[in-house]
Amino acid sequence: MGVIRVAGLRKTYGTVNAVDGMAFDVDRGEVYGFLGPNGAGKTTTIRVLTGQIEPDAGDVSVLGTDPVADPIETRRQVGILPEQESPPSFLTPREYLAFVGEVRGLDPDRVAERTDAWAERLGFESKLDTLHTDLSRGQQQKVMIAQAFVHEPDVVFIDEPLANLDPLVQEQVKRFLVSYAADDNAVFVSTHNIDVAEEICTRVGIVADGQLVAERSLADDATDESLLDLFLDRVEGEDARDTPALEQLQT
Ligand SMILES: Nc1ncnc2c1ncn2[C@@H]1O[C@H](COP(=O)(O)OP(=O)(O)OP(=O)(O)O)[C@@H](O)[C@H]1O
Repeated sequence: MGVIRVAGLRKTYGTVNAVDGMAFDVDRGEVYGFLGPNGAGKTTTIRVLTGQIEPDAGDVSVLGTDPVADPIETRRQVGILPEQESPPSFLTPREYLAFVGEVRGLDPDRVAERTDAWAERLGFESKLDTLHTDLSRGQQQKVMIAQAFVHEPDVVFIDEPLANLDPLVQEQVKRFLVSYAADDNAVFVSTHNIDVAEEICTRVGIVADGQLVAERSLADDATDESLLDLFLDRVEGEDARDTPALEQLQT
């Protein structure tokens, strides 16, 4: 049974159908990629699944909890790395991760251990006691990655995981995400980057106009059709190669 389940999900903002009949399931052991152009409805779907907004219709469940009925329990159970979010400017990474651990009900000594382990893994040990406001964008992104995993959640939602990271750290984070999912967890990644999706995902859902328009398992080489070709076929039609949506996917 899927640890993330979505059926008939709809969400409108005024006259905009941001999510319009979205449906998919994600199992343990998967890095599931949510791939689509700007405005396709990816962030809105994640916000519903993480108990941040209420949908207009649909059934959703995360680790057996309904995020609409019980958003607090959902947020306690999952890890979230929102798009373009920064850690609080007035705290240091050590203070922030201690705070996150406390909110998640973790033992402070355990959080301190994990903080050191994450700082070492991502290379911000020397910045643990520096205010976030004095960190670079990439260093802040590393702290945001650490906060999503500090309570070792079974399901993690990540919007553009590699934003602002240097190539070396990108490789480390990609490898970590793959190994984290393989450890019987589920990693849900929203991205524009088709190469990253192809590299780390076990399965990819292509999103357009608020719907899942195609799904592809990448765990085996069952097909020769590339993800890019699938995207072009399902989302953009035959004249797609010059479209803005394709440019977004390639950036
Ligand atoms: N709070 C809001 N109020 C009004 N419209 C919104 C709001 N949030 C999103 N939308 C609209 O809903 C649609 C889907 O947006 P969403 O952010 O879910 O897309 P996305 O796939 O995450 O895009 P991107 O890749 O650019 O982050 C867009 O047309 C967007 O303008």
